[in-house]
Amino acid sequence: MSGLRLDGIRSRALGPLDLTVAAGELVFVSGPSGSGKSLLLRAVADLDPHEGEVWLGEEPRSGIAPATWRRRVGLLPAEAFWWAETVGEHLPVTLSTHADQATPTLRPAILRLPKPFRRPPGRVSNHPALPDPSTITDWLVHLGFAPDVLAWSVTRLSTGERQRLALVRLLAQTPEALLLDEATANLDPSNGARVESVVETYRTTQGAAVLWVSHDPEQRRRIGGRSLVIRSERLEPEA
Ligand SMILES: Nc1ncnc2c1ncn2[C@@H]1O[C@H](COP(=O)(O)OP(=O)(O)OP(=O)(O)O)[C@@H](O)[C@H]1O
Repeated sequence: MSGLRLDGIRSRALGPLDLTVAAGELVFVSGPSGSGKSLLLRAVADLDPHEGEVWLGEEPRSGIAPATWRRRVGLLPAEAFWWAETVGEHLPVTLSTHADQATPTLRPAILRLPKPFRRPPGRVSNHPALPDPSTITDWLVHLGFAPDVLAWSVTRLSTGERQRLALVRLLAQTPEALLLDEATANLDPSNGARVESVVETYRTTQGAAVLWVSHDPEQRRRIGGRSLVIRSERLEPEA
């Protein structure tokens, strides 16, 4: 995996900012409402106009196609967008029902790679292999979902369900770095803890660099890692 390095990032009302997040490192970002936390993540994800460069390991973002960059540097926005009708259409697994089983099951889930998940033949990349579908299954179960969640219409999802499923959808793309915008904002403590443990497992097993916007001082203390705050358009260590 690769670290993330921000070099002179200047966005609307923000910066210039320099920051290095090593591979496998977690850095929290906090700051008052409107201080620019989401702008920072969106600039790193290359979703907003800005100046400066971001490096993933030795690769500058300017040398990587935007869609590829956003797959490798995954943003979990505060409100994720869903484009297909069912949850399952957003994930590279399918629900399988066996004749001898009364209820549908996620095991064994069959890999059904939609276009964004396919790797072009012969492409040279150090992007890690797709996760085993059972990993996606494990994430879903760990985050409190029953096997039939893949058949759910996205219109029925509660805010917290959307947030948890958006995390699974993001991790299914095996990003090398994670940008998390208030990943547990809409969750009760128990589900918040589940999200924390999935993110921490992913970070430590995959060696992913994680930049996590969190308003929750308890969460920042509980998980640990470096903690920065945006003050006067700059990043400073949290006191
Ligand atoms: N497209 C835009 N046009 C104009 N101003 C914008 C735009 N996007 C963000 N801003 C402004 O930039 C500032 C920072 O916004 P940002 O969303 O990054 O805040 P934040 O720190 O994430 O706040 P919160 O904690 O409330 O989510 C805000 O004053 C916001 O109104």
